[in-house]
Amino acid sequence: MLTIKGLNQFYGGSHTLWDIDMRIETGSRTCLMGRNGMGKTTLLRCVMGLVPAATGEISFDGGTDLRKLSADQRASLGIGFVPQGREIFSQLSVEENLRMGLIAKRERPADALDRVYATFPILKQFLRRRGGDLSGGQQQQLAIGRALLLQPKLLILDEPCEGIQPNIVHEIGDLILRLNEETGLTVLIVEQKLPFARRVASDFRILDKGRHVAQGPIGDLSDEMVRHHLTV
Ligand SMILES: Nc1ncnc2c1ncn2[C@@H]1O[C@H](COP(=O)(O)OP(=O)(O)OP(=O)(O)O)[C@@H](O)[C@H]1O
Repeated sequence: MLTIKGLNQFYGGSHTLWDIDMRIETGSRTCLMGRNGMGKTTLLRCVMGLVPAATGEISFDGGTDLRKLSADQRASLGIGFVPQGREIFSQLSVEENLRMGLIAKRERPADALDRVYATFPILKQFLRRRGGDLSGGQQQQLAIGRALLLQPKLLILDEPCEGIQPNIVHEIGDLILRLNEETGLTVLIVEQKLPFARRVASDFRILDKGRHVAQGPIGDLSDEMVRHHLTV
């Protein structure tokens, strides 16, 4: 689904990602792991075209070279992105926030919106409420709903469980499992919580100091890897 080869990224003179080679398999639920500051968000932002990569290739869904495309074109191609911190518009209503996700969509908005309301009934209930007045969990559902509007083939989520109550974290996990099972959606998720990763992910990838150091099926994530690369 997604193949990254030889990717390097710099913030000014600071070399952040080093020679990243990584494949995300179609239909997988892959958890990108690593301690704080290891480059997980930066890698996702390179994939989305939100920060430039200095070198390397990023190919999507049978070979389209993403690096030639703008961030909007990457989204239209079938990559949904739920950024860290959710980035919803706090002054806009739930409905307006969702409609922002529909710009450039050819399908009738009502159809796309109805699908999202079926997945997240709470959003339909709170259509007129301002985004900023929603709870953290509701905002996260809004951010995921907005990303799902374009019916992506790949959904990328950056720490969706940060600052959210445990019952909603569980619901988000259930949602990822359900979407993956029912629609075959490929999911790439940055998540630091090990129990969540073990429950929801099928595969893991680990970044350590900007390098891709370990990968495999989630069942192969050993205590030694956790101790070496993940525990603080
Ligand atoms: N806009 C930026 N300008 C300069 N340096 C940055 C910028 N964003 C991130 N960095 C630095 O790049 C490195 C990787 O950060 P990144 O946010 O990608 O890591 P992360 O693994 O996602 O961490 P976290 O779990 O804390 O979000 C860190 O050293 C960080 O301080």
